[in-house]
Amino acid sequence: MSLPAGLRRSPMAWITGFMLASLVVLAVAGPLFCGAAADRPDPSAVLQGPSAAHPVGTDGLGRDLLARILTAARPSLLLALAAVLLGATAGVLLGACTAVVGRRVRRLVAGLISLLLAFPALLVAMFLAVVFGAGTAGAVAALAAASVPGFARLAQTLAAGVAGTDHLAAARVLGLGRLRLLGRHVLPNIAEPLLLSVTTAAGTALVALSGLSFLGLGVQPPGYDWGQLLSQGLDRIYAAPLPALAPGLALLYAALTFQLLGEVLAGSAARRGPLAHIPGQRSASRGPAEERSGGPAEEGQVLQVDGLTVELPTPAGPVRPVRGVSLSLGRGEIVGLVGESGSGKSLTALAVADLLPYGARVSRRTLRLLGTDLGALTRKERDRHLATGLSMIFQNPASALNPSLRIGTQLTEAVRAHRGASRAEATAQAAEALRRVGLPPSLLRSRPYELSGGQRQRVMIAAGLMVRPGLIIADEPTTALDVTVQRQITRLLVDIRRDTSAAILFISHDVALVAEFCERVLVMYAGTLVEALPVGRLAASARHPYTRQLVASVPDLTADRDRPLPTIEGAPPDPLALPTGCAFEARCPRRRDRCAEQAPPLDDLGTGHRVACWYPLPVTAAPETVTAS
Ligand SMILES: Nc1ncnc2c1ncn2[C@@H]1O[C@H](COP(=O)(O)OP(=O)(O)OP(=O)(O)O)[C@@H](O)[C@H]1O
Repeated sequence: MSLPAGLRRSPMAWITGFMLASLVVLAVAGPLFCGAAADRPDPSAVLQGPSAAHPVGTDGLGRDLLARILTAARPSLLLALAAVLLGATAGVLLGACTAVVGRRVRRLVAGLISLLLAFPALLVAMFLAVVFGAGTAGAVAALAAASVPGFARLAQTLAAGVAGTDHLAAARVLGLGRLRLLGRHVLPNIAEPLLLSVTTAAGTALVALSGLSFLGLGVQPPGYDWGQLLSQGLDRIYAAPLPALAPGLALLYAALTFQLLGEVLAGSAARRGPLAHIPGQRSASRGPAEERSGGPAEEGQVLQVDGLTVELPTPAGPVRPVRGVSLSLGRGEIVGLVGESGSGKSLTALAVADLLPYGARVSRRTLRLLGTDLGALTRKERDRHLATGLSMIFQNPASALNPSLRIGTQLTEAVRAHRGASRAEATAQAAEALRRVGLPPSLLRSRPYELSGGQRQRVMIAAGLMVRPGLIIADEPTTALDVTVQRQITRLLVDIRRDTSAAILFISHDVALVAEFCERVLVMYAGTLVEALPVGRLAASARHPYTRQLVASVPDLTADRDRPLPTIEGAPPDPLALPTGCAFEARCPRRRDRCAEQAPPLDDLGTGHRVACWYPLPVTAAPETVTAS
């Protein structure tokens, strides 16, 4: 393993490396070469000062103090490391688990950590050392326990950054258990800052442990460490300062080494950039409150949603960004869900996938996936059904993939968890999934940062295919990609639909893209569906004024560039103050009194066309085409 170039060029890194190596050599060789001299009493040389035979002097039994200081390096360092590792393990697990547990447990753990942090760590360590009883084991346990809250708070803060990422949400969609989420998706992404913190904490633990020995609470005779030697030397510091100074200097040297090591590693990490790119996108966690009910199952329907409403708490009061949405997708259908930003498209998808943020309240008359009423299932059954029946593809593949795991691991973990597939079977399946999305199997060994944006999105699609889902929800999957790659990805989705008969709900604000490859279009406005129509009718026969204006705002290659592109005047209504009538009324050129008084129902116009408008537009005579930018 070669050192990063930045480290090779840093004099501080070389000095720290030398100091660390000298400590390791001392801990290994000290007891081997000096152990015998350290324990050999010499009644003729009791309490001597420094001399050629004994450079640091001797103790009350005539034992050579230099030999004892060198021999004490091993227990001093090992005990400090043991204390810090024990404390860090317990603290990190406690803090990091908050990213994968439910809201109540998370609050409880956070409260507990805050409470424990209110007590100074050193006082806690001394108190516990007395409680556990003077001795090596008690001192190590006391120090470890006292360091738990500090590590827990650090891990909790770091894990909160991972909790909102798409890759954790994607892993939840795959139905991975909490332990697996913790081990694979949370801990690897917070490991680096934790490691730095453990390194510096080792220096502090060394000093604290020596302090306990100094006070007679740590290592007990005949055992000894630097703290105890310091304590013995202090008794005669005025007569002979070196026996007290020497173990003190050894302590200082070791503590400084750990501190410098932490600094050097932190500097190297800062030069490299963060290991984990944690963009903190949506907070997607299981557990919204919900009202359950189930409508009748319809033959051949992959997804049936009726009357879906999502309510979210905000500081200004609850908002309902999704209000009574009803939609269905049949086997092998590709349906586009369009609307301006904030119209509720993503929340509709997240409600279906059971990935709404905590505090969200969901109600619906029907929510069936592959014929199964999700409301009738237990939490565990529902997780499993969603994990194997539904795949989500998120907008930003860079954040939806775990940056610390190889592509192969990310592709295989869901099938290994759910289908009990062996590693070899899962790898073969992952290679096949990559081939299907047009990527070479050699990418299994790559990490996300080695791939282009388009390749990452293909990997996300391959990950979705691994569980052979009946429904794929793609939430703006091409928004972060350039136009050419967008087309490749949409073509790929069409091929997947052809090969697997999966239904695809394609969420986008790009009406032109949706018009190109979807069969039906659902138009959302201010949390409601305002129109649902076959894609062929979009250009000429959309009846809702909002849909017409959306279509008109699509740039056309043949459009006159001297004239400004039509835009939809005004802004969507404030979610906290929704009008009683039609939500589009304030922006609608065709509004009349009735529109402000009553919200229009979604009327069925026949042949798959529904519209929610009191005064729908007439069908225009000449069909136009919707052209992409
Ligand atoms: N956790 C939340 N708490 C409160 N309001 C929220 C929350 N998440 C989303 N919203 C609001 O709900 C509305 C719908 O959001 P949603 O993300 O579903 O819109 P969208 O149509 O998908 O928009 P975009 O195309 O920009 O993603 C928006 O007004 C948004 O601000």
